Amino acid sequence: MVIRVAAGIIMRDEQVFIALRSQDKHQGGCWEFPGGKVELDEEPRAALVRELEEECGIQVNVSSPFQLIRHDYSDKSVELHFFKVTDFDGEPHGKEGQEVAWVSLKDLTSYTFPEANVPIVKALLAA
Ligand SMILES: Nc1nc2c([nH]c(=O)n2[C@@H]2O[C@H](COP(=O)(O)OP(=O)(O)OP(=O)(O)O)[C@@H](O)[C@H]2O)c(=O)[nH]1
Ligand SMILES: [Mg+2]
Repeated sequence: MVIRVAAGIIMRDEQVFIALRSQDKHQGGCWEFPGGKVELDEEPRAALVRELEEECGIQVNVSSPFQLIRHDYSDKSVELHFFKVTDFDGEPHGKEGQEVAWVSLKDLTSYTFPEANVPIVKALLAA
């Protein structure tokens, strides 16, 4: 079974907002672009809007599809719908207590992301 996920690359002034996945989660200890599982009968973009409100406390105004990545981890397969989020209301924060950071694009490589994110980080650096 493939798990569909929507994740947001929240951008402001050449910086991107990332969050630390807690140790008890899949890929725990890795940094992530906030987001989560797409529910049955839910559009990925709707899941993005819902998850970013739940996890970061923001209201997404403008998002655009960035990349779709299929990745098989040893324990699960994911289909990640990445969106760039370029306009939002509210100040992103770790609403669920997670550690967060605003990072310059050029510094993204200093952070460990899940394996599936490698092409995303590359693409952001190349942009
Ligand atoms: N949010 C997010 N998940 C990612 C990224 N990269 C990546 O491989 N994943 C994987 O995609 C899945 C996302 O699920 P999640 O744990 O965020 O889901 P969720 O917010 O619904 O939370 P839940 O764990 O409480 O059900 C996880 O297996 C996670 O390891 C990423 O950049 N952001
Ligand atoms: Mg999540």
